[in-house]
Amino acid sequence: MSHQETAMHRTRIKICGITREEDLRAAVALGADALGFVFYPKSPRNVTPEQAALLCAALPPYVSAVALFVNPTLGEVRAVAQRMPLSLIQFHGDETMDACAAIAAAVARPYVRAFRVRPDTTAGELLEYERANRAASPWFSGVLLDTYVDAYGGAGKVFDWSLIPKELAPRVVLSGGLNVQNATDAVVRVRPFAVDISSGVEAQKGIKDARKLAEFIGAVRAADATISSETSHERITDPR
Ligand SMILES: O=C(O)c1ccccc1N[C@@H]1O[C@H](COP(=O)(O)O)[C@@H](O)[C@H]1O
Repeated sequence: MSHQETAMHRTRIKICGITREEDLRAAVALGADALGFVFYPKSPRNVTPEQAALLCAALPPYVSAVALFVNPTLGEVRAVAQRMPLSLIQFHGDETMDACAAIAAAVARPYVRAFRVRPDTTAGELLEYERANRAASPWFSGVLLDTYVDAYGGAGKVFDWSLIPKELAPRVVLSGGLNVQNATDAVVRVRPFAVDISSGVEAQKGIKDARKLAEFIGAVRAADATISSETSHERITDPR
C-alpha cells in the first residue's frame, strides 16, 4: 500500500467549560476541534451569553463553538444563539426528545444529546436512543455518552465503556471522567467519533491547565496513531 492510501484516524476533540480567553487560545493552538461553553448557572463553568460572545471573538474559522444547556427554555437557547457564533447545541439535562427537536428547529442549529450511562444501561437501550433521536429531527447530530451522577455533568466520573455497542461507537461522543491518564486507552478501546472533556484538563474548576490540555490532546493523537497503524496493517494483510 502506498503512503497516500493510508487513512489517518482522527478522533475529534471538544474541550468543554471554557471561561477564559487564554484557555480558548491554548485549546485552539493545540488543535481542538470544538470548544464548549456552559450555560448552566449551577455549574462552576457557567458563562453568560455576553461572556461567551466575547470569548468567541478569539475563535478562528473551522473551530466549532458548542453551547451546553441543562433543561433550558427556548428563550434561553435563543438568547445564546443570537449573541454568539453557535455551531452546535449540547443538551445535557432531562430534556425530552421532542423538546430538543423543537428548540433546535426554532434556532436552526444542530444538536447532540447527552445520555447519562448507568451501570445497568444496555446496548439495546443506547442503540434505540440514537435511532429514535435521529428519526425525531434532522437537526440531531449525535449522542454524547456521559456517566450518570446525581449532578448533571462535568463530574469527572468514568462509566463502563464495554456497555457501548461496537456499531454505535464510531458515531458517539465519549465523555465522562476522561483525563490524561485514560485518554489513550479510552480512544483505542472505544474508537468514538469524538471525545469531550472538562474537569480532566482543569487546574481548578472553570480554569484549564495548559499542560493537561497538551497532554490530553497528545494522548488522543497517540491513540489515533495506534488505530491508524492497526488499520493499515489490516489492509496490508487482508487487501480486500
Ligand atoms: O461542565 C460542566 O460544568 C457541566 C455541567 C452540567 C452538565 C454537563 C457539564 N459538562 C459536561 O459533562 C461531561 C463530562 O465532563 P467531565 O470531563 O467528566 O468533567 C462533558 O460532556 C462536559 O461537556
